[in-house]
Amino acid sequence: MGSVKVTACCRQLFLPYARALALTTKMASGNIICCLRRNLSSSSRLRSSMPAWVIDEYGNNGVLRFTEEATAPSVNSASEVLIQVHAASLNPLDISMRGGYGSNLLKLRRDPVSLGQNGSEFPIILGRDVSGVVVDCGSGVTHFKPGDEVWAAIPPWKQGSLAEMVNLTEYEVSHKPRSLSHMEAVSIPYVAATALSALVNAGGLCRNNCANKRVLITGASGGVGTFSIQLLKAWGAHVTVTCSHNAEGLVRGLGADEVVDYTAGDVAAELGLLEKFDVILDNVGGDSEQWALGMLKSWSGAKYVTLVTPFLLNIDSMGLLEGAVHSGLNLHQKAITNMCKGVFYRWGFYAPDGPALDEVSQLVDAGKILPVVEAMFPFSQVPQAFQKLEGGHARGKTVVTVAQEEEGTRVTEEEGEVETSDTPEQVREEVREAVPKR
Ligand SMILES: NC(=O)C1=CN([C@@H]2O[C@H](COP(=O)(O)OP(=O)(O)OC[C@H]3O[C@@H](n4cnc5c(N)ncnc54)[C@H](OP(=O)(O)O)[C@@H]3O)[C@@H](O)[C@H]2O)C=CC1
Repeated sequence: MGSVKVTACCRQLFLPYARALALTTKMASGNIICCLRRNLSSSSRLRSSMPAWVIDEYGNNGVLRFTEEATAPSVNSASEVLIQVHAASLNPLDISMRGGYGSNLLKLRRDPVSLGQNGSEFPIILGRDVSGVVVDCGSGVTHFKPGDEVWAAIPPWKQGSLAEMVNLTEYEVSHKPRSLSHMEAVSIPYVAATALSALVNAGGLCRNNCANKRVLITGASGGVGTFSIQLLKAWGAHVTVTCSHNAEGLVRGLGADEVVDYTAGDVAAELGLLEKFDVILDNVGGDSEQWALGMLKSWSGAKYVTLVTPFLLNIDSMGLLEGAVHSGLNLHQKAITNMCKGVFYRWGFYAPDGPALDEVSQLVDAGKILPVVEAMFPFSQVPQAFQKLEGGHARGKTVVTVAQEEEGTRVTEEEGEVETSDTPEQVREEVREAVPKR
């Protein structure tokens, strides 16, 4: 599938979301800074500073600060790959990390070289997804070379992609799907790494054992959900999802077999009418944990995997040791209780995995997984992108253009307006059509 086809297909599939795109990209126009549109020359590669959005303390959107003087990363070990960021995307984790979530544990895992004089983790660069181009490699790097187009999910203890450059190890990086632009590709790595970790490592699923499996995904209209539906359908599973009524078209378009609108009534009662499930991926947590476990097939190895865990919150509030012990006991107790009922209870976590992204890249290029981009922002409007994400009700991903213009996609600096290879009038017509008629 060529990139034009993907773009056209996405536009058709996600036309209803063009309205959100139009609204968000009009926000707070042209107020600050420049957009990064420059080719990286060998001299800039050696610069010690770079443009980036940083935080110097934890808090709300007000702590986001643009600087031209962020410390530029460089290759410091044999396995490292230096990437020029073309596009970044945001995840709920970015909102949480901006507020200090996970800081106790993440600080311990940060590279000591990146810590400040008094051991401070600031300034921190957020952004967990990158799509870009390799500009330098360590002597031991075998799979990548300067000029390669790559994508990656960035571990939360590393400096993120809301910057001109990012430094990762070879094992965290993968070649970007050829059929996608950077803006499209960047919507996938972090949610893919999370979904793969949850479904494969915790859920026991893989491409060879899904044919007769029934899987339930809660919160299916967001980043992790929209990716998971497509992955599971590519692997041959039967997929049931929960989402709001206005996301039904999206999730069905991605392949969901059965859709339950959680806003329409008693979601547990509705799901209880269906055949039981082999695996549940819970993207919602809270109440859903109470009823979801009862939806699993008993004594058949069925697994409930939740992505909403108290692990980092416990460490934040209780400290490292007590928080870890408390979390371990909590998980153990739930696992034992549910094992007695014949089902497995698991916590799912994001895990960095470049090779796993290689498989995703193949599925994307085979046309089996589409990027789901709800909103695009220029680099000058990172705070607005955070604002959009914080508003909730995600329908796929919010992405940020960091560097060069994309073929067929252009973000104008002055108005924060997104254009595509269509004429502006064609784009406006699509948006007009997508706005519900009163
Ligand atoms: N443990 C880990 O390592 C990771 C954990 N996560 C967590 O997983 C969760 C999902 O992540 P992500 O997909 O990126 O989040 P998003 O914000 O992209 O999506 C959440 C989706 O859930 C929908 N939703 C909200 N409430 C309900 C409900 N009661 N029933 C069904 N759908 C609902 C929202 O739409 P609407 O409100 O309109 O219905 C939205 O579409 C988040 O809590 C995130 O923090 C994510 C990645 C890694």
